[in-house]
Amino acid sequence: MTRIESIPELYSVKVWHFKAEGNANIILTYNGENEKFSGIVIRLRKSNYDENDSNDEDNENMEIDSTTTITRDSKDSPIFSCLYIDNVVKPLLGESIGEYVGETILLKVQPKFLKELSNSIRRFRSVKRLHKDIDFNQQYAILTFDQTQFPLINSPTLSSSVLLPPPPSSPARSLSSPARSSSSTVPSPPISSPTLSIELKPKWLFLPNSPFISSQNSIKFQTCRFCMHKYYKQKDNKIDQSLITGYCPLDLVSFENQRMKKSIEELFKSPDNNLKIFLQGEQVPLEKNWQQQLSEFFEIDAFNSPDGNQSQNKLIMDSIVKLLTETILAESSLFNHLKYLQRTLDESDIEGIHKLYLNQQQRKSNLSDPTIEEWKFVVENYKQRIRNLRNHNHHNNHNNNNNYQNYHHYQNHNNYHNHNNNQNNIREMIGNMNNSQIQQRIYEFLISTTFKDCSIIFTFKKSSSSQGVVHDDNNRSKAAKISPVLHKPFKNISILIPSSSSQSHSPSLSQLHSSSSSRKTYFLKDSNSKKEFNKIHFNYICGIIDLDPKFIKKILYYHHLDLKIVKNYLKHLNDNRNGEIRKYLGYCYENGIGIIKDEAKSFQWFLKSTERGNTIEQYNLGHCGIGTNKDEEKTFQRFLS
Ligand SMILES: O=P(O)(O)O[C@@H]1[C@@H](OP(=O)(O)O)[C@H](OP(=O)(O)O)[C@H](O)[C@H](OP(=O)(O)O)[C@H]1OP(=O)(O)O
Ligand SMILES: Nc1ncnc2c1ncn2[C@@H]1O[C@H](COP(=O)(O)OP(=O)(O)OP(=O)(O)O)[C@@H](O)[C@H]1O
Repeated sequence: MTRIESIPELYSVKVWHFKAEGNANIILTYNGENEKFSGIVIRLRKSNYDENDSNDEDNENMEIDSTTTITRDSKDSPIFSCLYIDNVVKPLLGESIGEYVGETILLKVQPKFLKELSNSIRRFRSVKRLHKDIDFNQQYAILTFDQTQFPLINSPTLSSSVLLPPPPSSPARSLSSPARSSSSTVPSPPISSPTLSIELKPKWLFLPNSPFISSQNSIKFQTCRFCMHKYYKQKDNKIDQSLITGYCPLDLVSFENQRMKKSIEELFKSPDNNLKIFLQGEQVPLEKNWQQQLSEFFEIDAFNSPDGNQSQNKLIMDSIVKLLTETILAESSLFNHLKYLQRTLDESDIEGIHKLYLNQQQRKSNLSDPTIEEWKFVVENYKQRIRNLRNHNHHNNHNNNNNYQNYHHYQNHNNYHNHNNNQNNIREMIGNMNNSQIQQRIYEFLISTTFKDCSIIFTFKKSSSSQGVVHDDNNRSKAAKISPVLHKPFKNISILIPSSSSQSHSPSLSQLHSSSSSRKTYFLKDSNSKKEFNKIHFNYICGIIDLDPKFIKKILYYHHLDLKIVKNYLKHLNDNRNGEIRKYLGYCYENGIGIIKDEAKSFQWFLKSTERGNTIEQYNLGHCGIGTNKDEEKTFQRFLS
């Protein structure tokens, strides 16, 4: 439950320091002297949102829950965001992943304070974001933990930290102060060791398979939304073709080492808004030689060679890629869960949602953004549908009628999907759905949009030993929950990093040594080169941010954007006259997408596609498209061999 508070100490612009911003919110970090606020950020809603919304209710110091009356106009507000997170997002994430979402307090704010803040941070903001200012009419801002700072062992909950006076000997929750001692056997991070945070906005983690997707847009079955969108962004912003990122979200969640590595490397080459790194909570601009700032973190010394920087940069880059790959593997349940939610909440695709939306308009049905109570109902219906689907799959029962009776608001899943993709069937299917079934689909889609836009922050700190690290068969550190008394449990991970010293001299086995508290030097037994490796142990925490609700008013925009993205991508394929369009045609013939299945023609197109091509295209297709589905890949390989 989120509390609403007035905290006079926080109404001074001097205590706030600009941290970062997105399209809808600005984030400032507490920089004042009161230790009980250290490690806290304030999240301020930007303008363009219901400017006239005003609610003069005096609800200071009250508890809000889902029964609190929220006027319709105030749904796009911090107060509604908090309720949405508590009642929609967390129940869907489940208990263990829900812990990654920060606790919040609503701080009552006045326009004067917000205007002063706006002036004080203006010079730190990126020019491309300046067209939107803080919304001075918002009555609340959100206080939450800074996910780029490492919590101390037994650190208090947000409310007890902010609302209660600090205990007499309580240390600050700051990076330079000693950690609170713990009764746990787990080693705490060394006090002076730096903190590295990596923020990922992975975007869409799945390929759709909705029956509503029309044949002319069937490229969507094959190429992920992100990979098509980047070409549309390029067109819009006139970005040089070479800046188009090779990052593909499907690679990131493939959990195949090489694909993950490639996608992370690509993210670092052109991070756009999908990657940020922070050192000691300060964002590191990913400009030339940014790696140098991380040499201390990875304990990689400078080289005594003419290309010292370059070799060091490469080693640091390799280390960060390794650290991130291992952490994502350790957190595969988080990524798989996000992917599952995105996909199952968006089974209709925006093409279907748009049709359902138009249907509601035709029926003159009152389609409005749900209240919190209505959102809770949507979540329950979704969960029931998934449970039914699982039972259905479990019993392998193909009798649709058995499922039918369990569904409050839908056609059952199979019925929904087995229809041929033609307009008549789709019209009939929609015609058979009642308003609440249709609205359920639309609302689920909106929830999926929240999960497609959220970000994940990993914050790492070196640990003093490998105690508490669990190794699995692959010698990978397993996430281990440390102590139930920790407000924010941290986990452990270790990586082997080629030692910088091994570049300058030939190691011998006798040189095995322990060179610092957090690393040990190893020689890999199976290594031909007898390369020297440092094993560095890290503690890390994981946070999920930006889980705001999305609104009905955006559906037309989403549909419009989707059409533009696909059209632009198909045009791009055509214009480039590379192998990809031919491969795509081969894929269409092979699978009967938009055309009658024809294996001979499919073969011809696949063959033609190998005549010429361009690397980026081949990369995208190989990873995001045909290569994504193992069966399809096999077929494709058969054709080529
Ligand atoms: O629609 P998309 O996929 O472009 O996502 C938008 C994001 O663009 P991106 O593609 O990540 O650069 C966009 O991010 P940027 O402003 O581009 O950094 C926002 O996150 C936007 O959400 P909201 O309007 O702030 O609630 C996002 O809009 P929603 O789709 O989440 O409503
Ligand atoms: N709790 C937090 N701790 C640390 N940094 C944060 C936190 N919340 C947000 N940030 C930083 O501020 C940035 C913007 O925040 P947020 O994603 O909430 O804004 P937004 O406007 O909703 O984003 P978007 O444009 O994706 O919709 C984040 O990308 C992150 O770098």
